[in-house]
Amino acid sequence: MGDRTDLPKTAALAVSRGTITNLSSPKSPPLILASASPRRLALLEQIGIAPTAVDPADIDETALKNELPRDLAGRLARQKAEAVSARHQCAFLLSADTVVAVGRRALGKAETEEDAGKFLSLLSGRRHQVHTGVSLVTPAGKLVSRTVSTAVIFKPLDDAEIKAYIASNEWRGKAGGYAIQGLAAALVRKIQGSYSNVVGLPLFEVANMLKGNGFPLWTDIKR
Ligand SMILES: Cc1cn([C@H]2C[C@H](O)[C@@H](COP(=O)(O)OP(=O)(O)OP(=O)(O)O)O2)c(=O)[nH]c1=O
Repeated sequence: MGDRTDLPKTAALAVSRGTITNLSSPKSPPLILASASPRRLALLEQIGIAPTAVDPADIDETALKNELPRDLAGRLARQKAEAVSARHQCAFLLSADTVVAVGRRALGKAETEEDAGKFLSLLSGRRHQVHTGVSLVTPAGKLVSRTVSTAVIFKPLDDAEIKAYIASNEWRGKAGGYAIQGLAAALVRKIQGSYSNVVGLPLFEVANMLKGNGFPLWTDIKR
């Protein structure tokens, strides 16, 4: 947290207070964001949605034996939704989980310089997948989930590039040890699929899930 891959100051302040006003429309129903990720809050803000409250889930994110990375992202998003929805009634609730995968291997979040170095060496010059599971609970208690995958191709990285990126600290707490929304954009040769999905929330799909379940978007405001 606290690096320049985080979000605008207004939203960051809002998270620390725990409760923010819904800016999407005066008539919008309550929406809880079950995530501690400032990036997710900023992404929702980008499409005109400011959650009524931010209430992160605290769950064990360990993969099950033989669980594929894509399945892991879906399961964790669902578990986050289930854990937090028990505390909120009559509201929409959104949760997500982002997993970076090289083949069948999920890389997890980089917490140390050693993690970051290992992950970047693995990603160097290859194509990997970023899976984000998203779950939505409606005010009636219905749970809707989907998982979106984006392919990301890194340029081959030399030792100096890896060292310089580690010094930036932007990898801290990020799945796979990088943040595409920051300096790492200069290392990404190509992506196939949703960009926002890599940052932490596939906006097109999230908008469709919300709209399809009765949450009004900016496109629904009568002019
Ligand atoms: C690959 C990538 C990940 N990330 C971030 C998004 C997520 O915050 C994080 C993946 O961890 P998650 O477990 O998905 O999310 P989180 O722990 O930050 O928040 P919460 O569980 O409360 O929802 O990595 C980026 O910001 N940029 C990137 O390019």
